[in-house]
Amino acid sequence: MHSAIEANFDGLVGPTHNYSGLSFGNVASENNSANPSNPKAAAKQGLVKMKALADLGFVQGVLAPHERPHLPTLRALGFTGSDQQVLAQALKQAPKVLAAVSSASCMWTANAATVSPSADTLDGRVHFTPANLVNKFHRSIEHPVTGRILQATFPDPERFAHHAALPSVDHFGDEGAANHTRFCSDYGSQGVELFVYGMSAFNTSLPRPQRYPARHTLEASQAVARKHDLSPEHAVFVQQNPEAIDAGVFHNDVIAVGNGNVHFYHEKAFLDTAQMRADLLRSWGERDTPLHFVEVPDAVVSVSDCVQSYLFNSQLLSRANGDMTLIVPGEVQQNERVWSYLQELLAQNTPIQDVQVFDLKQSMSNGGGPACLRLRVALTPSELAAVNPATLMNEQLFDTLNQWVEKHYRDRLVEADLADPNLLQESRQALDELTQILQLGSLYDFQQI
Ligand SMILES: NCCC[C@H](NC(=O)CCC(=O)O)C(=O)O
Repeated sequence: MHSAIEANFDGLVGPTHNYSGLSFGNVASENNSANPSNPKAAAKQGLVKMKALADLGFVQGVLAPHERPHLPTLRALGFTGSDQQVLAQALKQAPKVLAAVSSASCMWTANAATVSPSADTLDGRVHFTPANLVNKFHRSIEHPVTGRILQATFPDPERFAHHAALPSVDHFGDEGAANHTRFCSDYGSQGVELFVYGMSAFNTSLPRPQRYPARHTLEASQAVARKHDLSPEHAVFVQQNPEAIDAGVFHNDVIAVGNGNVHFYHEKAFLDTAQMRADLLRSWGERDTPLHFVEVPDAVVSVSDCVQSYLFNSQLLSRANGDMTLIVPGEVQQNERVWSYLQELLAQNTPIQDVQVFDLKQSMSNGGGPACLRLRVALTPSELAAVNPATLMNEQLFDTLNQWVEKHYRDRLVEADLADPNLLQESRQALDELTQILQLGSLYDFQQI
């Protein structure tokens, strides 16, 4: 009976991947601002991870990138004339706005949406709410197209419920699954959904970060839990430690990861760790399997080591034998303290028994590790059968997408290139072809005309 699985849907890196320093509070984004990027390498690094997980026997899907630069947004901001004129004016008058509408940030699909599996929802459907990502302009323009891509990937309304994003205002700032984790005994049974928020919008007596923004509010998480019709006893709301946000932990998935019956997190991740444990244990209730807390002490791995290495921005995957594998970025191996901690962890008696390292440097340089690049969707066999099959990774799709990247992507981009009308053309042509490869229909604005 326990044959539900957890699929990972990774964002395919788009042709305009670049470093524009757009994310105040995200240390990597700020540090790499104006460095040249390599979109071709970025896309290939992502594909290698997807293929490796598919080869390990996990269900792996692909979510298409968005149309960038996004000309409709530039026109909404008052730039007029031909596409070429719009780009030239934007570069001259508002280069940061041009950079923002050119970002390939939709690759970080942990921020695409919050997903509640059918075992948790009242109507027995899988629920999706695209995140409004309102705290960063370049990300706030993602949700309409994200919603269309999710609908094209999970099309059956009998099984999948698609909600609109929350109101696009700071009070309901929503960063999606990067601040959401689900615990369960097996993927097909009632889970415990943990929502982690950076601050309360309306209760100003709760602490807030002082230096960097809290992107995600309690009120947003509560709204998503209501929309997904989760039972209140299985939804837990926990505040992130404001000091962690101020140290560069802009999403909770930079300092904690959960899967199955394991919560792997840093001592300083939450405002009140004891409360987090108590609330999760109460919600978990009496089950055959215990809930494991694997807490990493600050004295062993500091918050700044977490931010630098992205130890916790890993994928924690359940293997068939019940053990778990941790998928980490190369930066974890390069940090001596973090790497030696991991060796100790593997020797301990926890479900985490294996580590695999991936080179994701192109994405990491913008603050996106393995976990940022994937949206988890737990699916029953009949739900999996209803997923658009053209989006699922296999040998053939891997070859097709590598050839597609090879054909359309540049291997170097700097800010001035974003106004190049050829880049716009190349990107549109690439995406037009991609909608056919992934059988998504006409979902981009440029395809509507
Ligand atoms: N979950 C990881 C998200 C990383 C993303 N970085 C960016 O958008 C950086 C883009 C730039 O600076 O060019 C963010 O901060 O939301």
